[in-house]
Amino acid sequence: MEGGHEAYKFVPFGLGRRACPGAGLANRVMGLALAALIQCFEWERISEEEVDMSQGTGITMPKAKPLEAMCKSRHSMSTLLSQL
Ligand code: HEM
Repeated sequence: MEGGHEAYKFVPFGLGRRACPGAGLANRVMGLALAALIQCFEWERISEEEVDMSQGTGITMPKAKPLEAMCKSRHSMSTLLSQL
Protein backbone atom coordinates (compact mmCIF):
# COMPACT_ATOMS: atom_id res chain seq x y z
CA MET A 1 0.00 0.00 0.00
CA GLU A 2 1.14 3.53 -0.82
CA GLY A 3 2.49 5.51 2.16
CA GLY A 4 3.34 2.47 4.32
CA HIS A 5 0.97 0.64 6.68
CA GLU A 6 0.75 3.56 9.17
CA ALA A 7 -0.84 5.85 6.56
CA TYR A 8 -3.73 3.42 6.07
CA LYS A 9 -4.13 2.29 9.67
CA PHE A 10 -7.67 3.68 9.86
CA VAL A 11 -8.76 2.67 6.34
CA PRO A 12 -9.66 6.26 5.40
CA PHE A 13 -10.69 5.40 1.84
CA GLY A 14 -12.42 2.08 2.41
CA LEU A 15 -11.30 -1.17 0.81
CA GLY A 16 -12.11 -3.43 -2.13
CA ARG A 17 -14.28 -2.79 -5.14
CA ARG A 18 -16.14 0.16 -3.61
CA ALA A 19 -13.01 1.84 -2.17
CA CYS A 20 -12.74 5.56 -2.81
CA PRO A 21 -11.70 6.25 -6.42
CA GLY A 22 -10.57 9.74 -5.35
CA ALA A 23 -7.89 8.45 -2.94
CA GLY A 24 -4.99 9.33 -5.26
CA LEU A 25 -6.27 12.86 -5.85
CA ALA A 26 -7.10 13.34 -2.16
CA ASN A 27 -3.63 12.20 -1.04
CA ARG A 28 -1.99 14.71 -3.38
CA VAL A 29 -4.30 17.63 -2.62
CA MET A 30 -4.31 17.22 1.18
CA GLY A 31 -0.58 18.00 1.44
CA LEU A 32 -0.98 21.05 -0.77
CA ALA A 33 -4.01 22.32 1.14
CA LEU A 34 -2.31 21.88 4.52
CA ALA A 35 0.89 23.52 3.26
CA ALA A 36 -1.11 26.49 1.90
CA LEU A 37 -2.87 26.97 5.26
CA ILE A 38 0.48 26.95 7.09
CA GLN A 39 2.25 29.15 4.54
CA CYS A 40 -0.49 31.77 4.25
CA PHE A 41 -1.72 32.09 7.85
CA GLU A 42 -0.45 32.38 11.42
CA TRP A 43 -2.37 30.05 13.71
CA GLU A 44 -3.01 30.43 17.44
CA ARG A 45 -5.04 28.77 20.16
CA ILE A 46 -8.00 30.80 21.43
CA SER A 47 -6.59 30.75 24.99
CA GLU A 48 -3.49 29.67 26.90
CA GLU A 49 -5.18 26.32 27.58
CA GLU A 50 -3.72 23.25 25.87
CA VAL A 51 -5.83 21.89 23.01
CA ASP A 52 -8.08 19.12 24.32
CA MET A 53 -7.21 16.09 22.21
CA SER A 54 -9.80 13.75 23.79
CA GLN A 55 -11.54 11.49 21.34
CA GLY A 56 -15.32 11.61 21.00
CA THR A 57 -17.59 8.76 19.95
CA GLY A 58 -18.10 7.65 16.36
CA ILE A 59 -16.27 5.76 13.64
CA THR A 60 -14.63 8.82 12.10
CA MET A 61 -12.67 9.58 15.30
CA PRO A 62 -14.17 13.02 15.99
CA LYS A 63 -12.61 15.19 18.68
CA ALA A 64 -14.72 15.29 21.86
CA LYS A 65 -14.39 19.07 21.84
CA PRO A 66 -14.24 20.71 18.40
CA LEU A 67 -11.02 22.56 17.70
CA GLU A 68 -11.30 26.33 17.82
CA ALA A 69 -8.35 28.31 16.53
CA MET A 70 -7.55 31.84 15.44
CA CYS A 71 -5.75 32.64 12.26
CA LYS A 72 -4.56 35.76 10.54
CA SER A 73 -2.89 36.11 7.19
CA ARG A 74 0.90 36.28 7.32
CA HIS A 75 2.27 39.71 6.52
CA SER A 76 4.03 38.45 3.41
CA MET A 77 0.76 37.00 2.16
CA SER A 78 -1.49 39.99 2.85
CA THR A 79 -0.80 41.71 -0.45
CA LEU A 80 -1.24 38.51 -2.38
CA LEU A 81 -4.47 37.53 -0.58
CA SER A 82 -5.97 41.00 -1.03
CA GLN A 83 -5.64 40.57 -4.79
CA LEU A 84 -7.71 37.36 -4.88
C1 HEM B 1 -9.68 12.99 2.21
C2 HEM B 1 -10.52 12.79 1.18
C3 HEM B 1 -11.42 11.59 1.00
C4 HEM B 1 -11.75 10.59 1.86
C5 HEM B 1 -11.30 10.41 3.31
C6 HEM B 1 -12.66 9.70 1.17
C7 HEM B 1 -13.22 8.56 1.72
C8 HEM B 1 -14.12 7.74 1.06
C9 HEM B 1 -14.71 6.55 1.63
C10 HEM B 1 -14.46 6.00 3.04
C11 HEM B 1 -15.53 6.02 0.69
C12 HEM B 1 -16.40 4.75 0.83
C13 HEM B 1 -15.59 3.54 0.43
C14 HEM B 1 -16.36 2.27 0.71
O1 HEM B 1 -17.59 2.25 0.54
O2 HEM B 1 -15.71 1.28 1.11
C15 HEM B 1 -15.47 6.87 -0.47
C16 HEM B 1 -16.16 6.66 -1.64
C17 HEM B 1 -16.11 7.46 -2.75
N1 HEM B 1 -15.29 8.56 -2.92
FE1 HEM B 1 -14.04 9.34 -1.54
N2 HEM B 1 -12.84 10.16 -0.10
C18 HEM B 1 -12.10 11.30 -0.25
C19 HEM B 1 -11.97 12.06 -1.40
C20 HEM B 1 -12.61 11.81 -2.59
C21 HEM B 1 -12.40 12.56 -3.83
C22 HEM B 1 -11.39 13.74 -3.97
C23 HEM B 1 -13.22 12.03 -4.75
C24 HEM B 1 -13.44 12.41 -6.19
C25 HEM B 1 -12.73 13.31 -6.84
C26 HEM B 1 -13.95 10.94 -4.13
C27 HEM B 1 -14.89 10.16 -4.74
C28 HEM B 1 -15.52 9.08 -4.17
C29 HEM B 1 -16.53 8.26 -4.85
C30 HEM B 1 -17.09 8.49 -6.26
C31 HEM B 1 -16.89 7.24 -3.96
C32 HEM B 1 -17.92 6.13 -4.19
C33 HEM B 1 -17.20 4.89 -4.70
C34 HEM B 1 -18.18 3.71 -4.88
O3 HEM B 1 -19.17 3.67 -4.17
O4 HEM B 1 -17.89 2.86 -5.73
N3 HEM B 1 -13.54 10.84 -2.81
N4 HEM B 1 -14.59 7.90 -0.23
